[in-house]
Amino acid sequence: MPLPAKQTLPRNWPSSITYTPIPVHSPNLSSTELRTLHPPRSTSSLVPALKIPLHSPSYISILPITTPGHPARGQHGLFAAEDLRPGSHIIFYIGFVHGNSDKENHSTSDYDLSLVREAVKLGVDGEQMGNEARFVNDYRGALVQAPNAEFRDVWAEYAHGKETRIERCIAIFVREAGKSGKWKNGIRRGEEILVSYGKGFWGARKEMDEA
Ligand SMILES: C[S@@+](CC[C@H](N)C(=O)[O-])C[C@H]1O[C@@H](n2cnc3c(N)ncnc32)[C@H](O)[C@@H]1O
Repeated sequence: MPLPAKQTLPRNWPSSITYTPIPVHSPNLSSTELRTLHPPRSTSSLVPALKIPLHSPSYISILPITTPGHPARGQHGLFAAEDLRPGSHIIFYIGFVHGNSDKENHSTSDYDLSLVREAVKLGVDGEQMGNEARFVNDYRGALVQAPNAEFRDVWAEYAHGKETRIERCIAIFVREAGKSGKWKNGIRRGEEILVSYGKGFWGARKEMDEA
């Protein structure tokens, strides 16, 4: 998928990875998998979908992790370049959308998220292609007590050539303020955006390390 005209790569984007602002579908997705990805035609106009922008958001940055003791030191992370309000949408997790016939190719990727976890299973892998979201780190061991952001399942709308697609997507949101208001400050400019990958990710990682 070529970059739209005027699209410039985000700062610190690695030259070996393809930047794409919108999802790239595997050519091997079956018709059932494609149906699962999109809302039924009859209801698609009723689905409240968030628009995927074609430009890079200016309120986040990809930065090298230099903090001593940070477990991802030497790698990169995603940081707030402005204050981000509690509960606000940060970015979609964009990548290569794949299904059952491609799953072996993505089983060892550290950038692969589960997009649909029903009878039909789909994943979105940011290892080889994606946007800034592929740089979000997990909060564990990152010198904080808890994540300040979270993954959510959403409907997303974007232009693909002449068609408008509405499909399932994963997006990163700032954590809600909470009843006690503990997270009322949202994410401050300069802070790293940290999610929880979930115990499943780290469990699988441990098994691989021990194998
Ligand atoms: C989705 S990538 C995140 C971006 C990655 N730091 C980079 O620069 O490409 C996931 C990888 O980041 C690293 N990582 C993220 N959070 C971590 C954490 N809390 N502890 C250790 N490694 C982490 C691990 O190597 C993991 O496989």
